[in-house]
Amino acid sequence: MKRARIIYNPTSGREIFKRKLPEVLQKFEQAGYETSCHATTGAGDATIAAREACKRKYDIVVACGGDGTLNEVISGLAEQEYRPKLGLIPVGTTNDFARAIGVNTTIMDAVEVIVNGNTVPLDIGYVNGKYFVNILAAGKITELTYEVPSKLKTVLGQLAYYLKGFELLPRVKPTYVTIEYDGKIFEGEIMLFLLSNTNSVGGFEMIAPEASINDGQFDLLVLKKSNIAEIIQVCAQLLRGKHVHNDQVLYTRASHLKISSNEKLLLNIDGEYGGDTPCTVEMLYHHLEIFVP
Ligand SMILES: Nc1ncnc2c1ncn2[C@@H]1O[C@H](COP(=O)(O)OP(=O)(O)OP(=O)(O)O)[C@@H](O)[C@H]1O
Repeated sequence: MKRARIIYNPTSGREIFKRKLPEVLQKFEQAGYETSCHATTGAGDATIAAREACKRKYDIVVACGGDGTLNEVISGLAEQEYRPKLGLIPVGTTNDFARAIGVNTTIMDAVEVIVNGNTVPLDIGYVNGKYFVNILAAGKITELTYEVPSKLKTVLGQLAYYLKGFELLPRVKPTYVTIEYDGKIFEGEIMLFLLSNTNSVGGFEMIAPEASINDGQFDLLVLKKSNIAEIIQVCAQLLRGKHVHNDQVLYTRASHLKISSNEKLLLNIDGEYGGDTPCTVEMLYHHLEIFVP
């Protein structure tokens, strides 16, 4: 019998998963999976649980939570020689990655995708000893996301990020960076850089319109030094993917990068703080296998 391990964060999003758990288990059992669960207890626990699931040779590991939980799970899988297939049940606040692969659905629809059994390869990023599946970003604008308190996120969801962003925008200052990417170089003052493995970032689906989870490349987006009016113009263009033609924006693709800055920038790895610049980024091509519709 096939075996599935569900790793879920009981505090994710609006805390709705626990009530659905019996139904989820039943669905997996009906599909022929002997299924067990692990409820995470705090930061890093999903990584330990995923590593353990590799050692215990589960056929599939299901990450159930937001982008933070997914990141912890892939971090646990990534370094193991035997890596179970990865399923995703999105119950977080933003669920960017789930949206990118088309499983930003109800819990039961996400389970349906997994039991249907269709998988594709998944590239992941490796930066300064950490893994990412969706984005690596830095720049004073991205640092705003750390200021959204968890309580506010639970009550307001995604809206909390935007409200906080607008409140803090006038404080954002540019930073001088050097970005080496696949033998080329960019130097200059920037508001943010963003390396994306998917086309879904912060709830926007057109930020990196050409990104794909298994093409062996990240989409690199740099917002050069800009005033508030220019930032607002780029944001407006973001909704339609038109920002990639804006002179304030560098948009290209790369798989190996080195980024340094004249002052320390906080790295945002899949939506959470993950160390500081400088950083070296590598692409791990087709490293995992993920269930998709
Ligand atoms: N039992 C727990 N109590 C508190 N925090 C936890 C617990 N288990 C895991 N965590 C932490 O919560 C972090 C965020 O969780 P997660 O990403 O699942 O949900 P979210 O914050 O609601 O969604 P999103 O990341 O999409 O905004 C995880 O990275 C993890 O470190």
